[in-house]
Amino acid sequence: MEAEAAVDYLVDERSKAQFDIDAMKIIWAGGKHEFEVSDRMARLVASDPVFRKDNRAILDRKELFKNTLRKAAHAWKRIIELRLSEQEASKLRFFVDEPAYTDLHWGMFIPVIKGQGTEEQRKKWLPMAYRMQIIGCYAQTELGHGSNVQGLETTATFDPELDEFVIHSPTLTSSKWWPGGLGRASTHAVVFARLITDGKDHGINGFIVQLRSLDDHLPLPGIIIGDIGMKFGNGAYNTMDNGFLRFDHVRIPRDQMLMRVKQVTREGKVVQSDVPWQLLYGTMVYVRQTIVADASCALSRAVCIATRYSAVRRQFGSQNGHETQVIDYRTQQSRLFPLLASAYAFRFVGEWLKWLYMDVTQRLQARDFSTLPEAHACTAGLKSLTTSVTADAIEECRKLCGGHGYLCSSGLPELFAVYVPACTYEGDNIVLLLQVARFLMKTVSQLGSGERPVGTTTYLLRLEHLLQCPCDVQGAEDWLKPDVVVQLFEARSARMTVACAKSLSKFSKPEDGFMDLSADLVSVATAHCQLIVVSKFVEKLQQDIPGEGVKQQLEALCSIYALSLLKKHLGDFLSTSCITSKQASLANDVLRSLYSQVRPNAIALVDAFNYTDHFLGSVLGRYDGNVYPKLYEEALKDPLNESVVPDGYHEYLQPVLKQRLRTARL
Ligand SMILES: CCCCCCCCCCCCCCCCCCCCCC(=O)SCCNC(=O)CCNC(=O)[C@H](O)C(C)(C)COP(=O)(O)OP(=O)(O)OC[C@H]1O[C@@H](n2cnc3c(N)ncnc32)[C@H](O)[C@@H]1OP(=O)(O)O
Ligand SMILES: Cc1cc2nc3c(=O)[nH]c(=O)nc-3n(C[C@H](O)[C@H](O)[C@H](O)COP(=O)(O)OP(=O)(O)OC[C@H]3O[C@@H](n4cnc5c(N)ncnc54)[C@H](O)[C@@H]3O)c2cc1C
Repeated sequence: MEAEAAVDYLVDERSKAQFDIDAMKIIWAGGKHEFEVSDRMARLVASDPVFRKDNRAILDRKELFKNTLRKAAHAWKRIIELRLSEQEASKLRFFVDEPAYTDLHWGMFIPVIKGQGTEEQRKKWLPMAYRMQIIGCYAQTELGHGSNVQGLETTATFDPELDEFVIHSPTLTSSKWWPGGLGRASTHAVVFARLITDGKDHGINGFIVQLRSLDDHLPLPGIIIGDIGMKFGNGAYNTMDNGFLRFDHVRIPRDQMLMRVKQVTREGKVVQSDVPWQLLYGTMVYVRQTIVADASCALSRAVCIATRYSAVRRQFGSQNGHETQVIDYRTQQSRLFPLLASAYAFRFVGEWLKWLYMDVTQRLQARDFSTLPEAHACTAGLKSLTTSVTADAIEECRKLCGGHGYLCSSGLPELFAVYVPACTYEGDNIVLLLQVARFLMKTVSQLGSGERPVGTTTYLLRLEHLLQCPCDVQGAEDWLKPDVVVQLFEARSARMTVACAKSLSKFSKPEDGFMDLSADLVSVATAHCQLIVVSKFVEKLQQDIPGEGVKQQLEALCSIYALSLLKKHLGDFLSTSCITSKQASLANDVLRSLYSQVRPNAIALVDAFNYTDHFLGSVLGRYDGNVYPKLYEEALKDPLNESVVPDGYHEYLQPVLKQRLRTARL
C-alpha cells in the first residue's frame, strides 16, 4: 500500500474551538501540577517499548501473564531509578494501562494493613510491603459468598496453647475465589475469616497469612492455591491472576490478626475497641472512591475515540462536496454528547468524593465517627452509578463507531471487557444501591426525632417544601438556571424517597418491606446519586474557572448532563409531579440547542483529556484522525495474514473444495 503523508484530518475541527483548551486540560487534570505530572508520565510510558500493548489480544494466557509480570517489574524499576513520588508512580501505573497483581498490592493489601492494623502491625508489615519484599492481595470473596461478607465461612480458630490461629476452609464453598494477584504472584494475603475463640463465633476479621515461600515461591504447607481461569474477552482482565485458595489447618501467630477493630488477648479473650466495627469494611470504602475517579477515565477514553471517529467518518448526504460527517447527525449528537457531559460530571464528582474520603479519614483519626455512614452511602452509591453508566457508555461508543468499533484495533472491545467487572467487583452495583436506599430510609425515618441529616442529605431538611414546590420553568431559558435544576433533582429524590418510606411503613417487618420493594428502593437510590452528581457539577462551576470560554463550555455540559438525565428518567419526574409535560418538552428543545453549542467544540473537549495515542490504543481515536490507512496496517499485522494461503488449507479447505468439484461434475 502507498505510504500516505502524515495529515491531521482533524485540524479543521480543532480550529473551530471557542475556548482555551490548555486551561481546560488543567481543569480536567485537577490542577497545573497534576497536569504536568500526568503529561510527563503519559509520555514516559508511551515512549518505552516495554510498555507496548498492541499485541495483547493475540497473546495466549501464559505469554500474556508473563508479559504483565515483565511490565510490572519494569515499572517498578523505573519508579526506583527515577525516584518517582507516589503520585507519579500511580500515574505511571495508570498509563501502563494493564491490570496487574500490583494493583491489589498497592490498592488493597497496603490500605487494609494501614486501616485495620495496630501501630505495631503497621510498623512490622508496611516497610516490607512498600519495598515489595512481600507481595500481598485481599482475600475476602469465597466461592459461595461475595456480596454477603457476614456469610463468609473460612475460620480462624484461636489455639490458646500455642498462641496461634488455625486458618481453615471447612467446605468447598469456603474456598477463597476471585482475589486478584492471588493465583500466581502473591506471597501474602489479608484473609477475611470468622474469628472463633473458645468455641464462640465473633464474626469476621482480617488476618495476614503467608501463602508462598519467599525463597522459591512454592505454596507453604496446607495452602492449596491456583488461578481461577480465563475471564471475559481477549487480553482485557486476563493479565490479572485472580485466584483460588484453600486452607488445611494453616497456623499463624496471634499477632497476625489485624487488631485495630477487635483484639484477642493471650488468654483468648476478645476485646472490641471503641472504633465502629464497620471499619472492617473500610478498605472497600477507599477502593470504591478510587473506582469513581477511574470511571471518568474509562468513560472519557471511550468518548474520545467515538468523538474523533465521528468527525472523521462520513455517510450519506452532501457537505462541501463530501458525504456528511456522522457527528453532524442529531441522533449521533444525542447519543454522544450526554456521554461527553457525563465524563466531565464524573470527573468533578470523583474529585469531590476524594475530598470527602480524606475528610472522613481525618475525622476517624480524631475519633469523630459521625460522617462514616454518609461516606459509606456516597462511595457505594457513586461507585454503582458511575460504573454502570460507564460500562453502558463504552458499549454505546462502540455502536457509535459502527462496524469498525467492533474491531479490536478500535480499542473499544478490550476497554469494555476490562471495564465491565467494575459493576461487580468491590460490591455488586445493585447490592450497593440497596445500601444507599437503606441509608436514605433511615435518614427520613429519623427526621422527626431531631437527628439532622448531614452532607448530601441536607436537602431532606426542606422536605415539606420539596414535596410541594412547583418547578420554576416558564420559558426554555429557565432550564439553564442551575438552582432551578438542582431543586428539581432534589424534589424528585425527596418525593421518591418519601413515597418508598410510606410503602415500607405498611409492612409489619421492615426486612419484608425491603425485599418486596427492593426494585423501587434501587430507583430511589439512583435518583439520590444523580442529584449528588448534578449538584457537585453545579458547585464546581461556582468556583473560579480560569481560561477564555472554559466556563461557558462546562456550563453547557452541565446542562446537557442534567437535562439528558431528565429526558431518560422522564417517568420519575412526571409521576412525582415534579414537572409538567410542557416543561419536559421545553427541556428537550433546550437540549437540542445545547448540542449545537457543543458541536464545534466537541473535538477540543476530548483533546482536553490529553490522552496519548499509546494510552487510547485505538486506530479510530487517533489524534491525527488518519483512520483508514492505519486500519489496513493493523489488519495486515494479524497472524492470519502472515501467509497468503492459510495454515489448514491442505487438511481442511482443499478436500472440501475438491469434494464440491466432484459433486458438481455428478
Ligand atoms: C508497579 C508499581 C506501582 C506502584 C504504585 C502504583 C499504585 C497503584 C494503585 C492502584 C490502585 C488501584 C485501586 C485498586 C483496584 C482494585 C481493582 C478491583 C479489585 C476488586 C476487589 C474486590 O472486589 S474486594 C471484595 C469486595 N467485596 C464487596 O464489596 C462485598 C460487598 N458487601 C458488603 O460490603 C457488605 O456485605 C454489605 C452489602 C454492605 C452488607 O453488610 P452487612 O451484612 O454487615 O449488613 P448491613 O447491610 O446490615 O450493614 C450493617 C451496617 O453497616 C453499615 N455499613 C455497611 N458497609 C459499610 C461500610 N463499608 N462502611 C461503613 N458502614 C458500612 C450499614 O450501613 C449498616 O449500618 P446501619 O446498621 O446503621 O444501618
Ligand atoms: C474481576 C474481579 C476481580 C475481583 N477481585 C477480588 C479481590 O481482589 N478480592 C476479593 O475478595 N474479591 C474479588 N472479587 C469478587 C467480587 O468482590 C465479588 O464478585 C462481588 O463482591 C460480587 O459478589 P458475588 O460474586 O457474590 O455476587 P452475587 O452476590 O452472587 O451476585 C449475583 C446476583 O445476585 C444479586 N444479589 C445478591 N445479593 C442481593 C441482594 N441482597 N438483593 C438483591 N440482589 C442481590 C446481584 O445483584 C447479582 O445480580 C473480584 C471479582 C471480579 C469479577
